[in-house]
Amino acid sequence: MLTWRDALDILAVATVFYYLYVLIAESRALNLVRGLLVYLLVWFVASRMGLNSLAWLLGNAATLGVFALIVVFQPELRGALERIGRGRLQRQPLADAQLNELVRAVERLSALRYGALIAIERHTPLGEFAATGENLDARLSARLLESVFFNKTPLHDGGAILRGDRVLAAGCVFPLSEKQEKYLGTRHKAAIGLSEVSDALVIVVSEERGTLRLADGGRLSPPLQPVELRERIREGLQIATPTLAEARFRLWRPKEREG
Ligand SMILES: Nc1ncnc2c1ncn2[C@@H]1O[C@H](COP(=O)(O)OP(=O)(O)OP(=O)(O)O)[C@@H](O)[C@H]1O
Repeated sequence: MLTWRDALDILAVATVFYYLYVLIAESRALNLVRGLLVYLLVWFVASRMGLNSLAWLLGNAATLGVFALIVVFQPELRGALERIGRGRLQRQPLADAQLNELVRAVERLSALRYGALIAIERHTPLGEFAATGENLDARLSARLLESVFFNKTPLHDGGAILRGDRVLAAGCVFPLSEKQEKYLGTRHKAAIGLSEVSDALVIVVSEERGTLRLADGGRLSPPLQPVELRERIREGLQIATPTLAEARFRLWRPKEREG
């Protein structure tokens, strides 16, 4: 018979699993867990089919692997444990109106020759990179992004991270790509670098040339016009194209949107 102790036990185990999920989902470790599940599946199938050598190899590698993982992911484990108790951040997907705000901001930054680096999170959580900067968690707006990258503010150095319709953090350090691209400095290398280790779309505004480029999957686009940039992001995030009526409505009321 189910006693109150059993119920408490089940609840406690469920809570532990929930926080374990939060801990994993907030970092890049999610991809690793998927890989581990495939590993365990192959191991299980190999043992069941009597493939003794393969099962022996995988079994022994797993013992070593557990220790290696703890060492390699030690900073992430620490960061994730610190986040326990704060709960998950609420996020709404980036809608067309916010995409316009984003493009308007980078257009102005490029005209003013202010360098900028903006990562748009997709499936790979960017929490660990956000932790290297200043936590903002503010509603995305053109003026906020322009303020962040205005070159007299302490936050303009480094990259900003967008999660859904919010600016999660600014002043973040992104990993630098090892690629030897001619004429590209560290801002562009950081954009490529982050897109190599995650599926984020990373916008770079060049301070020197005022160009707009987008890094995706480890590749940097050629300089783009704001309209092209908007379309690429819209495709990348699968944002529905506004209907003609919606687009006209926006064109008629630009002042109101700025407020
Ligand atoms: N690892 C990094 N993560 C985030 N931002 C970085 C990183 N490295 C450099 N940056 C940003 O790039 C700036 C330096 O840009 P730098 O001029 O070297 O690059 P660039 O690619 O030539 O860009 P630009 O065309 O804007 O001059 C730094 O001040 C900083 O804001």
